[in-house]
Amino acid sequence: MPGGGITLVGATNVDRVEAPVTMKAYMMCAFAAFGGIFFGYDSGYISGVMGMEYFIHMLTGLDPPPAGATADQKAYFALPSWKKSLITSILSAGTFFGALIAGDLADFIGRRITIIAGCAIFIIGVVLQTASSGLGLLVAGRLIAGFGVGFVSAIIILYMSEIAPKKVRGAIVSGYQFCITVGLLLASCVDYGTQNRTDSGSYRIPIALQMLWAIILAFGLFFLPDSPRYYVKRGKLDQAAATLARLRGQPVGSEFIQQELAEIVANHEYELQLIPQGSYFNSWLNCFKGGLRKPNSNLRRTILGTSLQMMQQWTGINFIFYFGTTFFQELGTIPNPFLIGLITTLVNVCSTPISFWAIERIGRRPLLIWGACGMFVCEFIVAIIGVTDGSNHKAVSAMISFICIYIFFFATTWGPGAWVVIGEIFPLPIRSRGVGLATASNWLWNCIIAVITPYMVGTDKGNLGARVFFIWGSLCVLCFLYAYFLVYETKGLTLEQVDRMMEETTPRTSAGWVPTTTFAQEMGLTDKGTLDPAIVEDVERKGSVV
Ligand SMILES: OC[C@H]1O[C@](O)(CO)[C@@H](O)[C@@H]1O
Repeated sequence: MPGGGITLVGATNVDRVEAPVTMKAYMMCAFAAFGGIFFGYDSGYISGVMGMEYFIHMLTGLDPPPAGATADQKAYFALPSWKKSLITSILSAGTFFGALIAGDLADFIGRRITIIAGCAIFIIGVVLQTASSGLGLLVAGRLIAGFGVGFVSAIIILYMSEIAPKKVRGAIVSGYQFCITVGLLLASCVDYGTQNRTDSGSYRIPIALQMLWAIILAFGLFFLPDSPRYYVKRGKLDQAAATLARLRGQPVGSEFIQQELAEIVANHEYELQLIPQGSYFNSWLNCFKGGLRKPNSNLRRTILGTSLQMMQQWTGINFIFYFGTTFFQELGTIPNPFLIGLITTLVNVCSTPISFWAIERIGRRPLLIWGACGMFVCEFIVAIIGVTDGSNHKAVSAMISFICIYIFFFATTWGPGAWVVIGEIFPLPIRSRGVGLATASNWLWNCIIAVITPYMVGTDKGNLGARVFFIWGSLCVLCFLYAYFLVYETKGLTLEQVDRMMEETTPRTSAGWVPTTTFAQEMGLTDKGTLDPAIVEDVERKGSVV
């Protein structure tokens, strides 16, 4: 019988009642979002460090220009492009591979322990970077730290999507994006605070501080349960029941817990029937099976997840966060380009929480569709102003205003939306790898954009200047079409119902979909039942409930 050892259950009831979300349960699910700080801080601090005098001197042997130096002398005192590119992109290389293998580990040792392992690897990388006084150790440290960030960034999405109650899952996963934005802000503030130091503390302090985020996350996770879906995958139903009970703040024998668990088990069994796991290699191949014609095939979902994350980067957001300051410096009319950098980062932080509400009330699909529209309109306006009147002070102020509105649209829609959707669209047998692949795609495109945009935009290179916003705007038009034609509405459904919904609808009809039957019913299971009383008793005896 499906679920070995469990007597199934009202999985089954399409209208089963969800456990009420207690504050404690909410906090437990939301805590992991803290890991987003790694992502943001790591992406953010390095550009400031690469402009610091002590750091440039250390890696080039050049002496800082004297007071009153000419513009040429100042420009000469900088890291060569290849070093900048290597230092920046090596982290993404590590994160890319980290995210790819993290999924496997998460199925094997659990979601929680994989994140804790990611924190430990990250700390090793940070220690090496902090101790470095040359390029070799610094690059090695960033590669290792990146590997750890890859683990953390992929598995946190998986973990949060799997433990959160369906009603608040979107809001909780959006909390991860919020923490990314806070990380970016913290990085700017710390860089700002240490930039004028004339000793190695200027770069060592921002680098070493990151250990704090890893320690807090790893420490907190020690006290949290793993994902019940992980235990179901491993066939450990007693532990699945116990963790679900803790997460929902309900007794293990309650109907809430029994029914929710039964739904997870039934769905897992159903998915395994479709595509059995087989050997290790075969189980990886499962992510690409099912062909392109079947709307909910694993291949289609893998393409959807990876391309959604690619599109999130194609919106051009990191052009603003990585190169915004230099872009405004080159326009020449802004007295304090660093301040503009700070303003854009603040708009990002302050706008993202709106998505906590919007993603549950308005839904994922409309948010992505309208967010893309808002972004392309703003980007075309910025491009037009920049091309026609880019040297006029008022025009530049208008450009900055539209860039801030663009960031508002990103932060409330595509920023969190892409993470929420990738956590929801994969069936359990391939979920960890699917989320890992999608996260790796985000990092890959993050890296590609970081490497190529300076060549496209710079005055000595492609010289696109403000015209680059025509490119970002056009890519946002693609994002709009993509969301309209390919993204399903997953709001308010359990992860198991998402599976069913993708089988029965198309993206455009998905919003009105209501579950009428469940996998468990189809598998001939009754719609009323209970957990094996022996399991309930055992779990209660161990005292691991609530
Ligand atoms: O908030 C902006 C940040 O969000 C991300 O797109 C990740 O979701 C990062 O690549 C970017 O720096």
